[in-house]
Amino acid sequence: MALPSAATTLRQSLQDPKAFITAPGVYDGMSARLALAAGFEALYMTGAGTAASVHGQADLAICTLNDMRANAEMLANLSPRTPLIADADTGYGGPIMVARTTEQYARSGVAAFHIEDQVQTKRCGHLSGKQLVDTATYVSRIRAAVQARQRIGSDIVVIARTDALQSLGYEESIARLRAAREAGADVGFLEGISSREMAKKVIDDFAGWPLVLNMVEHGSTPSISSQEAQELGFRIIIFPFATIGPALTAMRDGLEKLKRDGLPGLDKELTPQMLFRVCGLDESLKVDAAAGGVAFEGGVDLGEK
Ligand SMILES: C[C@](O)(C(=O)O)[C@H](CC(=O)O)C(=O)O
Repeated sequence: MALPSAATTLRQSLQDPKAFITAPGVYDGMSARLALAAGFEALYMTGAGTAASVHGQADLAICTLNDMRANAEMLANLSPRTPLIADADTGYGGPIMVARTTEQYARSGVAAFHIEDQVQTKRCGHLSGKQLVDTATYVSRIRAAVQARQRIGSDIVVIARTDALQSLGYEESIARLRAAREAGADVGFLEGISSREMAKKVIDDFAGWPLVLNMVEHGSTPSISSQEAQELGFRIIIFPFATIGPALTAMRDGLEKLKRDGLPGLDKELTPQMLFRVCGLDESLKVDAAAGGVAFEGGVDLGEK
């Protein structure tokens, strides 16, 4: 019997009120490999991290559907049974494009994705000056996603995000999320929750509807741990900068050291083999041997120097 897809697994766990999903942000293959090795049972593809790592650009609507789909497909398929929750920004156009986004994400193995109510020229939710589309346009995005997933018979989970808090306030944001829920969204996402009181209130206001907490440290939201988010009643927590944050500072420090000393001076454990083992070296060698390949019979480890 075929195993359930990651989307089906995620959808089922959302039906169990005791299940809680912690998804560290990943942005490239190595960060995803490390998150899987650390034992996380779900991953989050950060759009900000994708823009930064794929294009060296800020989170300003620079990534296209093709950029995002390609990254999501690679990430989702490193461990196809592990749900990948992926950023889908505004859905990349009107209802027709949102439907294409939904279909392409579903066929790429993505388990869940979020669509928001910013204008196409969006920005990171933790920057000021965000502009919004009206509620009818937002709801048509959500409806397009829900109808597309139903048309192709996919369990992909549709997460409705609103960025309305910053300019329109709490009540209007809640009204937008209610409208998205009525349009069939599976999960709600109030971007930029600005206090613990607000976190508690949104849980009360949507009792029974799963909500995601976006934990961007040093952004608009106070630091709330995974345990605390679960106690508050959230069902999913994402940490968009969990890997790109440490990567940035470690790379910067390493480069400063190289510039200063003329040698990277890496930790002893950091051999080429170690790097490749993080990225599936041993599994690849098994695939080769199982098919009768002989190229790697002797392994790839160098002798003692
Ligand atoms: C969640 C988010 O969409 C992301 O791209 O990871 C960003 C995170 C960030 O840039 O702070 C967002 O919150 O808009």
